[in-house]
Amino acid sequence: DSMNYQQGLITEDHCPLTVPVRFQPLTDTYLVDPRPFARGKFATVRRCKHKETGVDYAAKCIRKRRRAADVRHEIMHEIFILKLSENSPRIIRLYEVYETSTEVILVLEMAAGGELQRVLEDHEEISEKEAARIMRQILEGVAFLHERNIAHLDIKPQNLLLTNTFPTCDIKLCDFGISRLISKGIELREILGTPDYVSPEILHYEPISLATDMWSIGVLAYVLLSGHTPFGGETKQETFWNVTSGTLEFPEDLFGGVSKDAKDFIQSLLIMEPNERMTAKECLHHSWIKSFCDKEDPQRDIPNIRLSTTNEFNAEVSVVSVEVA
Ligand SMILES: Cc1cnc(Nc2ccc(CC#N)cc2)nc1Nc1cc(C2CC2)[nH]n1
Repeated sequence: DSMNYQQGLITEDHCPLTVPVRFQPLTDTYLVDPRPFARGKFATVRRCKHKETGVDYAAKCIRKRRRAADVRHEIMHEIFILKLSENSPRIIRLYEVYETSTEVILVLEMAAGGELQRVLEDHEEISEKEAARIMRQILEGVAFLHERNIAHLDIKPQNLLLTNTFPTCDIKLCDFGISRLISKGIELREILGTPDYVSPEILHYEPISLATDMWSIGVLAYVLLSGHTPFGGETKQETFWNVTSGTLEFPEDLFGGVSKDAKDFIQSLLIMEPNERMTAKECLHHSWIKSFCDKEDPQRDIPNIRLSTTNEFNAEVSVVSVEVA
């Protein structure tokens, strides 16, 4: 197990298994939709409804064997990360775990609004206020993980789920399949992640750190505000070339109407040297995040309510009793 720990995987030794694994069929407790609504390389995700409560969940069915290798310890790692993150409202909740001879099934919180990726495809770009609100929620989730030395390593719009229809929704981070525990001095070097969002140190085969996530967040902010990826190329190889070239541009046709604050936020993250990038905590104090989000302060946001004197206020308020059927 120490080997796994070296690779940044959490094992039973480091996180007592407080998630009971059930061996009875999932269908005893849930009505499972036969058609998956999302597929990954090694997992399918099916909607399932609890027979007693009627609540919908997302059942992530992960195959235990990949190319004849037993990857159960990697699946247990994802379970431990989800368990460690159960107190963050910004991270998808894990409720139950089932196991069959071929699969481990994670019963996860259902985020009915689907992937942020869909919103970007449907809306092109979104307003700076919405982008900052989304970014703040993502940063709260990432700060929660980074406080625990957990790097997600696959932050991208496909792994950011909306709780209901955009824009009146909250956002949650999911998929800890390639996340790693970053422990001091352990140099993790693996090719991970998705081309457009992968950081230069990954491509230069240098140590992976929490700052690797901050690069992806910089790419995400660029995409939210322009509808385009900063390093996208015709081929995977070209994208990698652009990422390591260190050239970041804000084309006038894409960023003409974008605030200087927003561009500064992005430029403080898309820095080649990992240690020079803002941390998640620093991002939450950046003026671009603060400027939009302070205005959400209820006292300041509703100018048209006159602050009346008490008796005048009471005169205006009449209690309406509602018969609840
Ligand atoms: C409506 C919906 C539509 N599309 C996806 N896609 C998707 C994206 C990434 C991953 C990768 C993972 N994990 C799985 C599915 N998830 C949805 N709701 C979920 C999905 C979930 C849990 C995460 C599965 N809860 N609610």
